[in-house]
Amino acid sequence: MTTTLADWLAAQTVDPKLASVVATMAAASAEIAAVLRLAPIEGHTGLAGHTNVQGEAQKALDVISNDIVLNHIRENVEISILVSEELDEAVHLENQGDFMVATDPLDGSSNLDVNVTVGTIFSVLDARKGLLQQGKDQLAAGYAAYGPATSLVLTFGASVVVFTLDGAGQFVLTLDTVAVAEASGEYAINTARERFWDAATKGYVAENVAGETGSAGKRYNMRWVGSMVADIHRILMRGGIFMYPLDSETTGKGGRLRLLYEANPMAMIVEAAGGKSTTGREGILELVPTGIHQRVPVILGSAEEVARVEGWYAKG
Ligand SMILES: O=P(O)(O)OC[C@H]1O[C@](O)(COP(=O)(O)O)[C@@H](O)[C@@H]1O
Ligand SMILES: [Mg+2]
Ligand SMILES: [Mg+2]
Repeated sequence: MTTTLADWLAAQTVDPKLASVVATMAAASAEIAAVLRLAPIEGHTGLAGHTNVQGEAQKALDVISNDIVLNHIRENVEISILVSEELDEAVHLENQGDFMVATDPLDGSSNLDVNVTVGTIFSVLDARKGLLQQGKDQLAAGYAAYGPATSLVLTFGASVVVFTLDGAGQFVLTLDTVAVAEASGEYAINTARERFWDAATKGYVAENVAGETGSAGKRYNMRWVGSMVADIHRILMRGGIFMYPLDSETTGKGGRLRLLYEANPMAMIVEAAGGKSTTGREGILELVPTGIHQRVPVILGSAEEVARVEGWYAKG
């Protein structure tokens, strides 16, 4: 018997209003998946012609995905605030609802032109507590990965589940307990940035490269998709570690990835699945945000690997 997202949400012991916010983000993701599938035929490719608040060139599909999310959110009276990578300011909706959504509507958009997996990431918070909340206060988090199949990964904090989009546009439960492997021999980092790395990152990666001939004592493999969603999905399915640490080039900005709609939701998901997350020096979910587009260092995945990186940071 198949379990649809609607069936599953109805069976959860969570506030039905919160469940409806998650259902709204799932519906937006299904629509984005449909647009992405036909984008090269419909001509939705290339740049939108403007930059977002972070100075990044927006792709046409970044803007389209953001509009799809905004339209769905406007339809749900439970949501009163939207924070998006693609919007300079938080949007305060006319709705009086108790929930806020923070989203990266299209993650990994530089991969669009080469037909490689991209995604939508979202975090759900209590709107009454303000815009700048710690990740540990998230009420739910999820992402959609638009790959060979469209996967929807969700957590309310206790466990992580995976749905797959079927031909009729419905999400069907395909994995009801995700557990991040405690140990792994796979790591993900952009090694082209090596000359900017700090001593901890250099030390950890050098051990991995040395494999069974070095102090790690086992062989490692490296994978870097360049879409955080795709890299994290691989780690949820078969273990590993994802790193976008602070380096000498990103220090002034605080890091590369954004706290509210990339680091926090992914950290909540990875931790709910038994993994760990850190900046190297503190837990991501403990950080107190200072701005809605704040950037932070991100290290998360299999507990043993994250602990090894923390060990390197503790040395200096
Ligand atoms: O281009 P780099 O430095 O490898 O960075 C890749 C990272 O940047 C991102 O693409 C940032 O996300 P956006 O595409 O939403 O801006 C992540 O998905 C990915 O992990
Ligand atoms: Mg992103
Ligand atoms: Mg994005």
